[in-house]
Amino acid sequence: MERSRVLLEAARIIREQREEIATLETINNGKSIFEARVDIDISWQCLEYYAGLAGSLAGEHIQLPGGSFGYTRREPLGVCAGIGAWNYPFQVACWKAAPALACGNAMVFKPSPFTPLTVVRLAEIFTEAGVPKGLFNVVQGGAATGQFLCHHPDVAKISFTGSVPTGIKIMGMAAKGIKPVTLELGGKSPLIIFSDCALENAVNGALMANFLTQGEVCCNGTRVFVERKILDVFTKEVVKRTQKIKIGDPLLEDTRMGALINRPHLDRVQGFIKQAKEQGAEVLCGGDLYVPDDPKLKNGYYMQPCVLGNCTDDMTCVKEEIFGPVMSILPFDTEEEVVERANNTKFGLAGGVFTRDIQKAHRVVAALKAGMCFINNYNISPVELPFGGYKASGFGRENGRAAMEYYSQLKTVCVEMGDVESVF
Ligand SMILES: NC(=O)C1=CN([C@@H]2O[C@H](COP(=O)(O)OP(=O)(O)OC[C@H]3O[C@@H](n4cnc5c(N)ncnc54)[C@H](O)[C@@H]3O)[C@@H](O)[C@H]2O)C=CC1
Ligand SMILES: C[N+](C)(C)CCCC(=O)O
Repeated sequence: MERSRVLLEAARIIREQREEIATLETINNGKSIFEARVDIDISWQCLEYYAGLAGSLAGEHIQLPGGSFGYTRREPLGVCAGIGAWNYPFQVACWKAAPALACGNAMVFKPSPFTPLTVVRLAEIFTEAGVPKGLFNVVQGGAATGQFLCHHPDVAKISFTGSVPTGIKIMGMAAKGIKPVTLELGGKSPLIIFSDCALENAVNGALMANFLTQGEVCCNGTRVFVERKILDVFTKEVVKRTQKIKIGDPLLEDTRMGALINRPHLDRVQGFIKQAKEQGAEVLCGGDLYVPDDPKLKNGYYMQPCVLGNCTDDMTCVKEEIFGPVMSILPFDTEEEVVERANNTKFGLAGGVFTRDIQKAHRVVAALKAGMCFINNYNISPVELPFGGYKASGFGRENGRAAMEYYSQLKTVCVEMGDVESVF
């Protein structure tokens, strides 16, 4: 309950400073202030949720013959290292810190060097809220600092959010020290739109699935499978809505898409679009750089959100994670076919389905090989629900009760109430 009170106080301070932290996050990452506010709300909700769970940590009591019994204790792991990506800097830190601290661990968190700012604010807030000195620490740096943390003998667990290639390295380093890892890696998630969907919701869902945070979202539903019967009407509507997305200064109230993280990443995303065209995809809208009128923004890393038509499953834009505002539309004819194609990927982070047929909805998500599935919505993040991947998208879960498992270990105590019956 003491941990709970401290986490609740930290959540209260975050709520109180919402506007200031959201502004800092916008400067940190380039996402719109409108979205940054949502991120900050999800962050304090996460702290409140684990504050609620902190007091519920408990083991089991198990009866054994002759009055003997056993019990289990849920104990902390020790010092946990958190390594974050740059797309949701404050939120990722909260998703890791809240369950770690609720379970009684310490945490050393390393943000991405591209977004060093807001997690420092989080550390200050924790201190202000009463987290003991040294319990939550931030170290800045890149790959070398991350490696140092992973190899450090005093680090008991590593929770990593980032790319698959780095995830492989993290797991290798953890293996050397037999340390448990949580890996939240990339994705190329399917979003399946059946012709019996509520069209406006499906269009909104496709935009939510592709264009939050300039498309730099791991669980994005970037392979949008559309039943052929509604392909034209759906595509027309999606393109119309995509063209209306207000791009520009992320600190302006009405902006809905800010700047990508940096120049090399922008170039990489542009490279995917160029390659898509060469492979026969059709740019239905966007894809070009965007130069705002405001002269002070003319060197910003802006681009127009892009919808690709005429896509096939073998194209690079359909197979690889782009991590930018690029949606690929793929027609399909039958449920069986679309499930097979949806699962035909090395990733397994998320998936979504839009249909009014409830049996079909549940049948399809049951068949999807992905950790986080949505029915008739996409990319919302209630902290009560566990989040994490299948296959190359990683393992372990963040959020929900499940995360408590990943920040604690179970001790079993066996208690003898009789005499020792020795075999010797
Ligand atoms: N599943 C999920 O929850 C999420 C996954 N991602 C994935 O992250 C990627 C984009 O993020 P990036 O920051 O570019 O990923 P990244 O893998 O390059 O870096 C992630 C973090 O790892 C650190 N790092 C890099 N090399 C390291 C090493 N050898 N040892 C230890 N630490 C190291 C970086 O400094 C950074 O803090 C995308 O692939 C995306 O899908 C991003 C956000 C959420
Ligand atoms: C908040 N949400 C669901 C849009 C994305 C969370 C996962 C990530 O860090 O990319």
